[in-house]
Amino acid sequence: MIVGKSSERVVLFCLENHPLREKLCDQLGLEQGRLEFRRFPDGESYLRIDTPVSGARCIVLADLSYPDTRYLAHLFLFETLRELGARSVGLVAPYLCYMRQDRRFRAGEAVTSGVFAQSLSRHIDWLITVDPHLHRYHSLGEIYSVPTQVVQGAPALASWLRGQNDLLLVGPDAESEQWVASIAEASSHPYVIGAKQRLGDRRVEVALPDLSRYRGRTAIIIDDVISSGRTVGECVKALRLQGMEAILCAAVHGIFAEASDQYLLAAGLQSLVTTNTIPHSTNGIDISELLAPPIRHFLNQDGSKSR
Ligand SMILES: O=P(O)(O)OC[C@H]1O[C@H](OP(=O)(O)OP(=O)(O)O)[C@H](O)[C@@H]1O
Repeated sequence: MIVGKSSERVVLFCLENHPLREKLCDQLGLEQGRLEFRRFPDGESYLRIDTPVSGARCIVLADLSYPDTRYLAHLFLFETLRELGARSVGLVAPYLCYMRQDRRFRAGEAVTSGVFAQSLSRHIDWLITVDPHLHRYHSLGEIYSVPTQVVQGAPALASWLRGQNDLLLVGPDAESEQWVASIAEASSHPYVIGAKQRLGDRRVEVALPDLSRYRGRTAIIIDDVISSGRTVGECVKALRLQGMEAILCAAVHGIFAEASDQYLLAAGLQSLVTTNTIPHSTNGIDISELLAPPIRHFLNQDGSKSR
């Protein structure tokens, strides 16, 4: 075993198949936990843990996209591991949900990011995630009360882009500039940043600067998350208006709500690649090697918090 003391078992559990499960177990020498998970006809969860966990450190690898259908089942998993004697329960949530409603934009709104973080913090010992949507928060520590580590997806995107020729990186909005710039620098491609206005859940407007000097290049839109696909879709429209013909997109988290990947391909996007934070057919960039060091960090800390 690569992590922890040799006598300690470290067991990784996953409620559903996840492309990172085997990779993380192989890279870190973790034991794969067995469990039975299904839904009763009324949608309630049935869960049975089939691997002894008494005294073991447990890691849960969770896909938390569409959280309203998945979160409760994960709470049952965290608490059952604990009841069965797990020494600690850490969470690897490559995509961290409920990060976008980070303030009360209109009087009376629920600040769901804070409520969700408080709830999750009560059930886990530590949290690792990839590029959480930190816009108005500066760090996860503002809302999470357990130790957290954030992995940047940018190096994985940059190495995927390195070696490709005549690209122009396109960030949809000012918030994307910091990391689009770092990917551009690491992969030696030029970049531009658009100005985005969000008008509703499925309504955004994106304006791009003059691109005439980049004509002939392949534009690649870079974003942290694709949900309704409207942000990327509006970028595609703005690029086409300026005569850009080859248009691709690379994103860290592909949620693709309401089959928006199909909408984007129909809108003129030629290809779409995402990292494997959320299982999807577009997963073409593996981030397991970026997740392994922070997992090792928590396991080597010998830091099971007694709750
Ligand atoms: O696929 P979509 O439905 O368009 O959603 C994805 C977009 O939404 C997010 O930003 P958002 O507009 O929420 O900006 P924010 O940082 O102000 O929350 C995110 O950074 C993407 O650009």
